[in-house]
Amino acid sequence: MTDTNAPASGAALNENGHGEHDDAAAEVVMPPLNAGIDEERAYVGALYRRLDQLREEARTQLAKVRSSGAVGTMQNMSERDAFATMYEDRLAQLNAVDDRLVFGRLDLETDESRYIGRIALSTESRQRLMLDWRAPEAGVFYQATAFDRQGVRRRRHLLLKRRSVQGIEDEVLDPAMLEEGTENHGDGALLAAVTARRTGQMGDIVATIQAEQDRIIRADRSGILVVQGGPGTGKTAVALHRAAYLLYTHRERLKSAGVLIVGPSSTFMSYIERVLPSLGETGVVMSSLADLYPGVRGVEESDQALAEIKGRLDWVQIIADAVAHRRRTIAEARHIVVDGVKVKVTPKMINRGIERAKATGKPYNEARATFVKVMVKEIADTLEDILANRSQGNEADRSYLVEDVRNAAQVRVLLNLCWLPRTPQALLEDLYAKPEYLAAVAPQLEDSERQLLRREPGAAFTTADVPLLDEAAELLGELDETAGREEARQQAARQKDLENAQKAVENAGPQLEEMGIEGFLDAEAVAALNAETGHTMTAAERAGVDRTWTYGHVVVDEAQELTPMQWHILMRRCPLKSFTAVGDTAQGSSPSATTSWKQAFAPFIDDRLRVEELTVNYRTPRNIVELAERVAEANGLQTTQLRTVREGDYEPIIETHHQAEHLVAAATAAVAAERQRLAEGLIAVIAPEPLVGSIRESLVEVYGRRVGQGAGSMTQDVVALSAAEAKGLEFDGVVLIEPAELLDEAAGKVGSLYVALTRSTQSLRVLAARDLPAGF
Ligand SMILES: Nc1ncnc2c1ncn2[C@@H]1O[C@H](COP(=O)(O)OP(=O)(O)OP(=O)(O)O)[C@@H](O)[C@H]1O
Repeated sequence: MTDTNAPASGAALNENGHGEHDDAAAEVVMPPLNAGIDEERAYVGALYRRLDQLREEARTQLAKVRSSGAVGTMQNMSERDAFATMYEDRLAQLNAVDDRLVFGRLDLETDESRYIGRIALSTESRQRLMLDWRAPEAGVFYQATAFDRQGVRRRRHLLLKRRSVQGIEDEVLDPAMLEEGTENHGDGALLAAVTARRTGQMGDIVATIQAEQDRIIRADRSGILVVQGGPGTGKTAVALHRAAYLLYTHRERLKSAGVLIVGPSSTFMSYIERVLPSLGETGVVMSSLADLYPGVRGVEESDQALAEIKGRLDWVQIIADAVAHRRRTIAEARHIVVDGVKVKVTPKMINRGIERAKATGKPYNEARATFVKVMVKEIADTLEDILANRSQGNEADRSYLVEDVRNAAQVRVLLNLCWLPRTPQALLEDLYAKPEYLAAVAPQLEDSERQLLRREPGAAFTTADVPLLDEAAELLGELDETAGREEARQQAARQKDLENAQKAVENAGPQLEEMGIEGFLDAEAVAALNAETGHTMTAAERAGVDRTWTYGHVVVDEAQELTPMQWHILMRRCPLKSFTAVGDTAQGSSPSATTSWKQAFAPFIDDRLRVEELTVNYRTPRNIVELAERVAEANGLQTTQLRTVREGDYEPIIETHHQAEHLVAAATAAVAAERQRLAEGLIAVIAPEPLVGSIRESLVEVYGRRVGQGAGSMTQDVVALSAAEAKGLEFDGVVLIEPAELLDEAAGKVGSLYVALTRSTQSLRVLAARDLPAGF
């Protein structure tokens, strides 16, 4: 990369905008109102110098802390670790904001000028160099208009490529300035941003946030805020920028409690994972719905009817009854043998034990410890009486007696019969595998529904099982009060390390291969290396592996898809009920998708719901949006008509009369045609579920490793996916296969087809063998 930054205030800058560090302490002169690009470059150079200096300082501090040695008291060591983590975080933040550090300048009626960037910067002598975009004084950068100037004379966009200023663009709000002729016109920062080629990973929109979006981003933290908006209106972008805003504004509270971001799938999570780091925020927990229960990764529920049944709030009662059902007394007295002596245990004794344990109010497994203690004591008392009678006054050693009772096989069998220790997994497997157990605790379900739930133990848990496991875990508690949670935490942390390492290895793979190095890295080795460095877990990392963690704020994307049970467990993760839920009631594609936000939240809150709407589609050009809306409406779906920011350079192409058996080959040919039409960019084939695999194989034959596979594959050139997988994502070009089939897959609900039709930022090609659905 080259940089054309000129020196600032006489300070020497090298090619990359780096300068001598002591210069950064000097007073920096702010460019005048009529500054041109060279003066702006000089100022931007000074900003980067300051950033470099801060980075150097953080690095030095970190090295100092690390070299202070691993000796000292436990407290010293944990303080040292805490400092090290703090400097690591700071360094990570300063590194993350390097790309396009600054993007705006405001010139105010007060003659003051403010630079707006990713973080706040000041000189050592506290001269303010740049405002954080989230600071209250930066708000007018996004809010001011010609009609409502809010004290702004001019808004200037600085267009950077990495560190280099490529251009400047002015929006003059003060008519007097227009007369002075101080304008720099261009294509418009927004238009440039929305037209840019997609990288397969979502980028931030911090330089071009629009006023209607900004109001939502900066809205109050309390209560549940729903952002309703059609496809491409920036809901995901707004949700993520809001998380960054809240972390900045409520730093203390949210840094320790953390923010949780939940999305529909792991592909989607990798699509959005870079946005917050690019805004300098690393301390959030991101999780797909399948991963919300630590230690289990839910597989997709293949039957949507089953997902709907498992999503009902009835399960709160069913699981509670299922847990209670595992606790039972005996019908009549039993004789058990301890040390060769027969002891009579009555139902009354068992009932007393159960009641005493229940009175502790502890979860099932933890209360069981009390039950066992009470029962062992009662049985030991009885045994003691028998022995005392037999030996006529010679007392047995009480402590030996208690141990003997505790270890007696028949005692264990009896106590387990009455109160069996259970894991959430075992409880749920039992419910699915034992029809009489399910029938006893789930009379709310129809016979046919219970039949559908039937499955053998050992099958993989699905995403729809995740809330049920969570509910069971809440009621059952830990098997072993202390060890269980820590062990699960460590196992989940190891798993996370391994996944991160796997991703790093995958990302590095193609580059290493190009360099002729292959097979050098394996994920296990990288994960082990990470573990050895003894990195202290941040609050966010700890939160991510602890099911019982409660967050300060929760952001939910594609919120229309969540089942009542999924909301139920998310509410538990944020007792303050501070939520941002973004979604579109028209894009629901599962049977449990909501069509009314009020209804979706009614079981959890009274009337504290705020709904904000977004109305401009920034993704899809007008010609494609019109087609999508026509198809949606012709199939009975009410959509709000969206405004678009672009007309579209490519007309949608619709190819009918393909032969069903040739659709795979036709899809591959269509990708070639689209690649030619667009010259560059990411092309997605969105196809009915059964065709995705063979289309992918056929594409691999032609494009090899350039075809993406699964989560994290979006940075490739070509991907093949189902409509469900495409949710929330976007591509430069979309090849849509057999729309009638997509309609059938969703039992006639047009939501999925509508989603698929609105994924493109440039071009759309539709291939069909069957008749096209209405509206095409
Ligand atoms: N203010 C903006 N400036 C630049 N780009 C924007 C802006 N707002 C949104 N975009 C871009 O528009 C595209 C769509 O945004 P996003 O994915 O957040 O929309 P969405 O409402 O979540 O869509 P969907 O519901 O269809 O998944 C993204 O590429 C995003 O970066």
